[in-house]
Amino acid sequence: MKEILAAIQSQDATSADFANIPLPDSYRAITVHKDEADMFAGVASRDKDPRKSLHLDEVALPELGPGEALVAVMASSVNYNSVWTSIFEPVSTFGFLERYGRLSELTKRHDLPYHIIGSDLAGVVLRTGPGVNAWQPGDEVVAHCLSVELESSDGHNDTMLDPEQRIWGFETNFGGLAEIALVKSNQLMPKPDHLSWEEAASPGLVNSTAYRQLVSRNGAGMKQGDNVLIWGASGGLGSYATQFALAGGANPICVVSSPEKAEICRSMGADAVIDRNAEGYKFWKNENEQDPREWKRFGSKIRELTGGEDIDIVFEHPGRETFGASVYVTRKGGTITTCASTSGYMHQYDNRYLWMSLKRIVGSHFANYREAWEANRLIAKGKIHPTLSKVYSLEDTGQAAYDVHRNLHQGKVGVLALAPQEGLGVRDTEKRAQHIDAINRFRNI
Ligand SMILES: C/C=C/C(=O)SCCNC(=O)CCNC(=O)[C@H](O)C(C)(C)COP(=O)(O)OP(=O)(O)OC[C@H]1O[C@@H](n2cnc3c(N)ncnc32)[C@H](O)[C@@H]1OP(=O)(O)O
Ligand SMILES: NC(=O)C1=CN([C@@H]2O[C@H](COP(=O)(O)OP(=O)(O)OC[C@H]3O[C@@H](n4cnc5c(N)ncnc54)[C@H](OP(=O)(O)O)[C@@H]3O)[C@@H](O)[C@H]2O)C=CC1
Repeated sequence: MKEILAAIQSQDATSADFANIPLPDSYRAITVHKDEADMFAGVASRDKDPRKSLHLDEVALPELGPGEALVAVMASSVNYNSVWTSIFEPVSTFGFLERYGRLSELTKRHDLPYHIIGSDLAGVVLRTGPGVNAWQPGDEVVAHCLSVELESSDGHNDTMLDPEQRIWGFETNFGGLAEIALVKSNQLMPKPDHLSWEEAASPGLVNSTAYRQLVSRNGAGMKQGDNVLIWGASGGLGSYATQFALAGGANPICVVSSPEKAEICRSMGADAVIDRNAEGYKFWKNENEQDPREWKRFGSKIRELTGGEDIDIVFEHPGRETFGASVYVTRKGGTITTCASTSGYMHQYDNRYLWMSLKRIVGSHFANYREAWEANRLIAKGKIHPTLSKVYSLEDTGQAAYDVHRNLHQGKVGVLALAPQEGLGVRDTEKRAQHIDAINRFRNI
């Protein structure tokens, strides 16, 4: 591993040099263990502690198959899907690995008693499998997390519709929170050259998801002037949705839960910000019943901020807690686009407000190959920026996931894998200098 790191840091190692470095038999990786899947039985979701379930293990290097690549991971990031894996909710991810393992001889490799998690990476290609021509050992890359087989025509127009669509490092093994990762080569994209390893590793999953959900015609198809209600606007998804709204000439109405988070949204350029804590909204009267008067109070606040206009697009992900309010505050003909249900997946809303006002609910999930590529291109061009706030070592991934689970973080939380320190990997210092304030906006707050 030392030789790999030395070659990456030397910057003059050739593709042939990388191809000649012997690969180790094993490497360090963040895992959950199959025999611990019931460890939190009876514990409330909030109290399930990722620090107890996430392990740093020495794991065997997987065999490299056709169309695949082994990547030396310099940095990764924590996504909420790793929080779900670590608390074994809503289902244990070992069920996904078992199902994938039944697909073919090659996918059997994924069905192991441990799950190497993580759905983002920035690093360097070490080896490519048969049939890979576009990428070479030594290429500096990021990887998106869409894994598809593409054997069915269902996914040929939109790769997210492939019946064997999986999220790498969540529904497959050998993820990015590790020193080495196994990906399909078509997950690879060029690393934005003005960013450090940990900055480049942080947008991938959430940036691509926000792009499809908000901008793409497969999602809400946002246009100039749209009023976009963004829940968790300084969080992982929300910090990118806010940037897309601003860059696309829309009008973000940012919802956050503290004055510090409100300030971050303002510093990104958003004028309309709602602190849901300060306003004290209680959309639910009790466990079964919502309070439409609170939806109305929320809608009145939005009208106050927009000069009387209602919401064209709601960027939804909190789910049960907010969904009724989201449907209510959407204008006639507007769209509620949802990609998650952090607070609970059994939603309740008043359907009269949906059908009588011709609103639409659009389900969205990650991004297809092309959308992921376009989202990464916007990062590379310095039009959208990483929202990295804090960086942990691989050893401290449990704490990093705990922070995200308990909503103690801002933007994105990074993890160093092979990178010995922060700030390495920047290749275009001039472009970086142009965007340095935006790149650092979320740091250390
Ligand atoms: C990029 C980052 C993303 C995120 O962070 S997203 C947040 C994290 N992700 C999650 O929380 C999602 C976790 N996943 C799940 O909870 C489950 O994964 C799903 C609920 C999504 C799916 O449940 P399941 O049981 O795995 O799949 P089924 O499709 O319901 O299949 C079960 C059986 O039911 C059959 N079935 C499916 N649809 C129908 C139908 N319409 N009519 C009759 N049967 C149906 C199937 O075939 C199969 O059957 P057979 O067990 O025999 O194979
Ligand atoms: N389907 C897909 O492709 C994807 C789905 N996801 C899912 O989306 C969800 C959010 O992910 P991500 O943005 O990375 O997570 P983060 O935790 O980084 O951000 C979510 C933000 O939502 C806000 N929030 C949390 N709970 C509530 C609530 N009950 N009511 C209102 N606001 C709330 C918080 O902001 P504040 O406290 O400031 O209001 C929080 O910062 C997760 O469930 C994740 O699994 C994520 C990426 C892709």
